[in-house]
Amino acid sequence: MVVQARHGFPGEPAVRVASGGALLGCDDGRVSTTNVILIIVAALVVLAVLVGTGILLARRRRVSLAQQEREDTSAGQGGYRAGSGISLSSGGTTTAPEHPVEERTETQGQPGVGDDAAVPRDSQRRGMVDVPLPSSSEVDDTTVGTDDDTATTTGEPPAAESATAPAVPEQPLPAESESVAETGTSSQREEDSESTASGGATGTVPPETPESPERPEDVVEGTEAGAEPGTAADTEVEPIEPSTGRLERLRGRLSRSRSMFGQSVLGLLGAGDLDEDSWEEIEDTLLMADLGATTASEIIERLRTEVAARGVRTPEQARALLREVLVDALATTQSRAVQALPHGDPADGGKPAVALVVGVNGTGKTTTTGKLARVLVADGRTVLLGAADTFRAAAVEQLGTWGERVGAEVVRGDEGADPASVAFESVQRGADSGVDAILVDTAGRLHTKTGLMDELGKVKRVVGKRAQVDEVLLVLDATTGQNGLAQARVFADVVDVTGIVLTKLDGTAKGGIVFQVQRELGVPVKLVGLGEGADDLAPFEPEAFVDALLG
Ligand SMILES: Nc1nc2c(ncn2[C@@H]2O[C@H](COP(=O)(O)OP(=O)(O)OP(=O)(O)O)[C@@H](O)[C@H]2O)c(=O)[nH]1
Repeated sequence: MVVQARHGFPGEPAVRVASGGALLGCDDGRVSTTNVILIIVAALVVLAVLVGTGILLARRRRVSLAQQEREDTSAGQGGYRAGSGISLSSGGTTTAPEHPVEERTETQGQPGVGDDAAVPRDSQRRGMVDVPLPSSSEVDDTTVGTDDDTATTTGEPPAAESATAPAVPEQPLPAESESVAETGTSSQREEDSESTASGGATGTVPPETPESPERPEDVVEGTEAGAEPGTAADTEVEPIEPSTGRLERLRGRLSRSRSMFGQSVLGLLGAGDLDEDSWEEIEDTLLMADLGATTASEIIERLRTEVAARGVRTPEQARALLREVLVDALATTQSRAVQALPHGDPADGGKPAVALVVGVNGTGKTTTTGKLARVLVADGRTVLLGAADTFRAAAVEQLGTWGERVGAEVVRGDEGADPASVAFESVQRGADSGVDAILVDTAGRLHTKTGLMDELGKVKRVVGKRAQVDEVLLVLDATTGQNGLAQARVFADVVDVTGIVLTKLDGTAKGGIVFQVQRELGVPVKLVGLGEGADDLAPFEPEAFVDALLG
């Protein structure tokens, strides 16, 4: 049936309404325009209700955070804060941590990124050329170098027999292998220097040092027979900031990493609706900060679960949760104390602590060795520095300057001398003079060069003949990101790294590497370098670190 509304209002057109028989609106069987409008309005209201219900249902699967102004909750926020000083301990009988192999993405000890993806098959293994080691009843000379497959091929005599021999083995190497050994050494070294991102080019002399002495008086010729140990007793030792509390002034050094975490991640997390896109964006930000895929996805997973479970609603709650999750991700059961305290009283027969400082070129090994010496001296300890970086003469001078500044004796060898020999002599000298700690700085070496890594393994083995190596600190440059992880894997395999020093965190937004290194290697980050200043070395404390990241 068709109903016609002919006259709603004067001049209005008639409206035809299809109906099942009932008349709408008017008694005369016509529908007025007013009624039509009312019907349309009613339909719109119903539609709006339906849309609203749909949106509510969709939101049930999201977490909504009210956007509020974040309060500036503490005066100290925004910088790295560490309440305590750098903690030190005796070595004891610690063993290198087990590598959590099952968590590693790569288990062959080789890097897996970029040009460093593998050691070329045709890369030459560098032969070792030893200088004679000082004879010592505690050293089993026949084993020095003989467990090194390359050393045996050089035909070098046992160290005991060669104590008075010239630095280069008398028995000539076959022409081919000799040239291989030589060119292999220099080309590897040159390549190392060139291919390291932040290498020696960044500077070789500690800042605040007017000039490096030509030859510091307190430097000892470690490999020269009859050399007298130098003393720095008459050198004026400059004041050293005590490690306790000095970290307060390092606040703000992590500003670049903070902008990544504090602004990007927290900004997203506290901004309101967290849909799939938001979570993806947070994960991308974590990846950009170098947390690594596995760690980043684990953190996202936990955040999602906890956000829902705890009913996180405000940015403050979101911040607290993020802090907790990040701190947990940095947790380790291992001690972060630097094992640089002596075993007993050295003046009463105790033995000095021995620490090796290793890493690729330019990461900050010499600087870290010097900074650590300052921490020890400030703690009232006596220190001897071993300049086993016999490749870079400037490094020896640099360490000599550090030693001079803290009144520490420095043992050095001639340029090109066997670093293992210098390291051994350092330990010998330190034990004889009864110092508390011996810090041995080694030459920078690319982890991809097997010959150089063999050499480092030998340094540790040779030192181990004379004393227990309490600490092997791997210095990683935080600005190198993922490559630092590749380095860490190889170094950990070769010398059983016991602690990580992450330097140059002041110049990068990629502080997330710290999460990965610990997770993949099971080696704790013990110290962080936050600047070029002599006292810009801080203990790594997860809570303070995360607080600084979150701002
Ligand atoms: N900004 C900043 N610079 C640092 C830090 N640690 C070291 N450096 C600088 O990094 C540069 C290289 O430091 P070195 O200590 O010479 O590095 P190295 O590892 O001993 O170098 P090689 O002996 O050539 O392998 C120097 O200019 C240092 O001042 C740090 O924590 N922050």
